[in-house]
Amino acid sequence: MPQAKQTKRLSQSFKYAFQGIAYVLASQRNMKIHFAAAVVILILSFGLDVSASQFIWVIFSIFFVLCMETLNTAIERTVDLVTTDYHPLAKLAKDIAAGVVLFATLFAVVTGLVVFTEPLLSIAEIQLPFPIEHMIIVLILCFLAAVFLFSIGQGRRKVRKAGKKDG
Ligand SMILES: Nc1ncnc2c1ncn2[C@@H]1O[C@H](COP(=O)(O)OP(=O)(O)OP(=O)(O)O)[C@@H](O)[C@H]1O
Repeated sequence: MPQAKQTKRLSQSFKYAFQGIAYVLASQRNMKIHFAAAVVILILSFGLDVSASQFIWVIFSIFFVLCMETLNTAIERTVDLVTTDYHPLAKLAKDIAAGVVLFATLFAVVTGLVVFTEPLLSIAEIQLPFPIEHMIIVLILCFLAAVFLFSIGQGRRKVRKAGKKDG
């Protein structure tokens, strides 16, 4: 393939990717929040004593959340292509896609806590009476427990509904 044609194809695919990202940013409130949070976190990283490896994790979590939100929107639009009417499977697909973003966001929050808590507290001359890792373990356990209890609640609701239908 001629070089000029190859370069044009490459620039076209960048253009389409930018169009996709611009659509997500323009249409999704959550993406705007993720963008704003990313800017604040990057500025914060500038002013605080953050090591190179910690910084890589911060960058990773920023892009992880942005990727998942973009993927979530692609799934939402694909579901809309299949049906815009109410359908339990459409609901399930969109809810699960939203769950992916929630997982990614939790990861980013945990990363932020690990990296920024100590430098921020040391500026304020505050010392935690417990290691930050303990707080994070409790936070993740609470999240897992909440998901577990919610899924039990959902299961019970389904059984009750099925019982009503049968009786
Ligand atoms: N076609 C559908 N059938 C059943 N439930 C749906 C459908 N579309 C959306 N929902 C429910 O509404 C929730 C919110 O959907 P949401 O508004 O985020 O999707 P959307 O309207 O397609 O996306 P956007 O935020 O871009 O407007 C979904 O998680 C799902 O529970």
